[in-house]
Amino acid sequence: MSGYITEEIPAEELTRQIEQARELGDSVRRLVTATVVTDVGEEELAEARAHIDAAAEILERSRIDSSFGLRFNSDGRLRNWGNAVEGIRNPLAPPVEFHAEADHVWAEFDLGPQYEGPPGLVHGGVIGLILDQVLGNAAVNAGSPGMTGTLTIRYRQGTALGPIRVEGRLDRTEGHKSFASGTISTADGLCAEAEGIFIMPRWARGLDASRQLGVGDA
Ligand SMILES: CCCCC/C=C\C/C=C\C/C=C\C/C=C\CCCC(=O)SCCNC(=O)CCNC(=O)[C@H](O)C(C)(C)COP(=O)(O)OP(=O)(O)OC[C@H]1O[C@@H](n2cnc3c(N)ncnc32)[C@H](O)[C@@H]1OP(=O)(O)O
Repeated sequence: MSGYITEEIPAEELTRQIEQARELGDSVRRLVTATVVTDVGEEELAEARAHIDAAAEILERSRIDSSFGLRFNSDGRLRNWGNAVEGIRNPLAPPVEFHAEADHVWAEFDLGPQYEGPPGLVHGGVIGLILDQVLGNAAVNAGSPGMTGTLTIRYRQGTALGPIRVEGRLDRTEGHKSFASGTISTADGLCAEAEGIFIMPRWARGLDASRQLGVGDA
């Protein structure tokens, strides 16, 4: 399967690259938020656009031919910088930094105005995006990773934009299937809960995926 790439980068260089990737992602995330909420006039909008287009031209001078993929270093560090939830270099990602405990994974982070659905509330699809990742990571953390086969979400109340907490755990496994569940909550309490079935695809069976995937890597 393409997109799973083993790539040797010396530890020190990798640390530097991680820092740069995060800085670039953070700058563009700031820009994305500013783009949604800016209230400047026409002239400033034109000025900003010229700078943004100039920056895009610099970045486009050299690019990889595909998406970023999942890159493994021989020191065990994993890079998923393009991931829509965790990718530090992906400005669409908050990015969520997951913490792995013995029996669950969790994260706390902010969702800004770019994730709005109903006014003031997080878009339901974004809730699904995040729950998919947290449940999938719970399965990875428990050593039973898989592709999402089924994801069921109950939206209990609107999720206010701002700080949220997500949690996920693996409940059980059955053959190639991992059953996981999780929640999203805010200061208002439980907002959404999900159950998911994650399936080790045929092409990956026999590979030691659990040793190659990690929760909380760069
Ligand atoms: C270096 C190697 C690494 C390998 C890693 C491999 C996988 C891990 C991948 C990612 C994990 C990483 C991070 C996790 C974090 C986030 C999670 C987000 C993940 C995603 O964002 S992922 C994108 C959305 N996702 C898809 O794009 C899936 C498209 N789809 C398929 O790729 C296939 O459709 C697949 C693989 C689902 C099944 O295909 P298949 O051929 O492998 O499975 P098969 O037919 O053998 O069924 C085996 C048993 O699962 C049952 N079953 C089948 N399909 C089911 C379903 N949909 N729901 C419930 N149960 C189902 C059967 O009924 C049977 O059950 P039983 O054993 O009891 O008979």
